[in-house]
Amino acid sequence: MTKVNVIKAESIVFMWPKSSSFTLSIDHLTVTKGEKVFIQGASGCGKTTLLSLLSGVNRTHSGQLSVLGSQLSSLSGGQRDQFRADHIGVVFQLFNLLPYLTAIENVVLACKFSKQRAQKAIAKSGSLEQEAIRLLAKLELSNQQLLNKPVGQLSIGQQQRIAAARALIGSPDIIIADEPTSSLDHEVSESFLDLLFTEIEACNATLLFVSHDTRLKERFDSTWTLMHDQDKQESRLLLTQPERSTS
Ligand SMILES: Nc1ncnc2c1ncn2[C@@H]1O[C@H](COP(=O)(O)OP(=O)(O)OP(=O)(O)O)[C@@H](O)[C@H]1O
Repeated sequence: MTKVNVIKAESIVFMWPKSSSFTLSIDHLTVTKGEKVFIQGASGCGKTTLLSLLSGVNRTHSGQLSVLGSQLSSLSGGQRDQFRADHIGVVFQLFNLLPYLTAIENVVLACKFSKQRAQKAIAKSGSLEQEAIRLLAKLELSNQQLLNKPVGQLSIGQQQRIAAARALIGSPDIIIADEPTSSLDHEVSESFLDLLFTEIEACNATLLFVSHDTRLKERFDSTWTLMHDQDKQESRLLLTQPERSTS
């Protein structure tokens, strides 16, 4: 069966405005629907910068970058924001939850900026709140008392799962997770991945996952390594795909 490309990049280059000390340069990359990609590289080599391009937060200086068939560089800032709200769920390293809101309130917030995601969530469970409750339960957060607390009073592991539910609500096509496990130990990270993968596979979403914990990478379909060349002050991408068992 032919695989559908979700992301396709050719000869893209990015530099921060007013900074000549860092260039991100990618010759060619493709990501197919449902693929799970592990992204690694030393601190400062450009992992977050790359995610910011793929999610349309920043715009490439040259080259072609197509995400879900849209050329991101031809969209305005506002159009890219809407594109991201509709199609991309993000789990940040520090989760970026609103600490005074409850888990359910935080999760449904992701649909506030996207009618498309709100409609998909309602079609699934009848209401945004019910879909948030369903996803939180899937991520093993179903204790009523806990769900009624402001999230600022919850543990890091609990906040991380709420952030994942917020990224997943409304079944976005792509989930981007930027070091979501950096404050957890390896075992807890593994069980978080189990939960995340189950939900991602259920909606055939594509996952881009940045982590320094290289023990996790065997579970992914492909690995991207960003390498920084100090002399040229340039980061480039090395792509690998682990051999898959044919059984
Ligand atoms: N807003 C910005 N303006 C200018 N330069 C920036 C900005 N954000 C990041 N940089 C620079 O871009 C380079 C890549 O940073 P980036 O955060 O993408 O790296 P990273 O691989 O994600 O690092 P880490 O693993 O430490 O999170 C660094 O040299 C950084 O200083």
